[in-house]
Amino acid sequence: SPIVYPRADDPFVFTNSNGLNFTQMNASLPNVTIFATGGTIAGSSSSSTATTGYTAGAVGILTLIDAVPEILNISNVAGIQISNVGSEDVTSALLLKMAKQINEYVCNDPTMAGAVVTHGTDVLEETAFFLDATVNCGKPVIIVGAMRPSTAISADGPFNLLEAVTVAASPSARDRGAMVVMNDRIVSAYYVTKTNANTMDTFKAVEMGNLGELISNTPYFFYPPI
Ligand SMILES: NC(=O)C[C@H](N)C(=O)O
Repeated sequence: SPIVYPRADDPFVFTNSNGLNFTQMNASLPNVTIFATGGTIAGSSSSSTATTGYTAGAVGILTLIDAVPEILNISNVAGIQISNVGSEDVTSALLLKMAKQINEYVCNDPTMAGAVVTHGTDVLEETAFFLDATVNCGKPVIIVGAMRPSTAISADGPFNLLEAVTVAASPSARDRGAMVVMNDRIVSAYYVTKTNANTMDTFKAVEMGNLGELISNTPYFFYPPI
């Protein structure tokens, strides 16, 4: 069964048939599950200007979700904490766990629209490629990270997470395989690569281009699904 972190002060309002807890269940919104693995998006530093030397994977899934209440206007979200590590510590066992749980809790659940995986960026493209190959349904699987830790000024994680959930909940994102959503760009997991170790504008499909982009948190795809 999934590891679902309970919150002591604010009880979940809905538990689905797989045991996933939701902080809201608005029947007119789609449902998305966020699988948190760690990385800089969950990173923490004692300095608000530090974008290196911080601790990756320090903040839990509920803190990430709580930082972006706008998510709940887009989707009902459940959170599963797969791990909380820097992506250099993502193992084959963790990859298999992600793929199995996405197949079980998202693909096999007709009430679930899509999946978001929060991940460190160093091996994000490898995990995205793996999930593209091993998740067996047309529902969007969105891999997202951040280049600045959650404690930094202008941390990119919260907006990236909002955009990732928005794409995961979007019918126009179906049947496109896994995708990386960061910095307003929607990039195919098959072609994406990290092009810069430090800047926020780093995930690109250099030869193939982006599948789409987000403007004011609305996804626009350049091409129909193949
Ligand atoms: N930006 C990041 O997430 C880098 C971090 N070292 C990681 O891959 O977990």
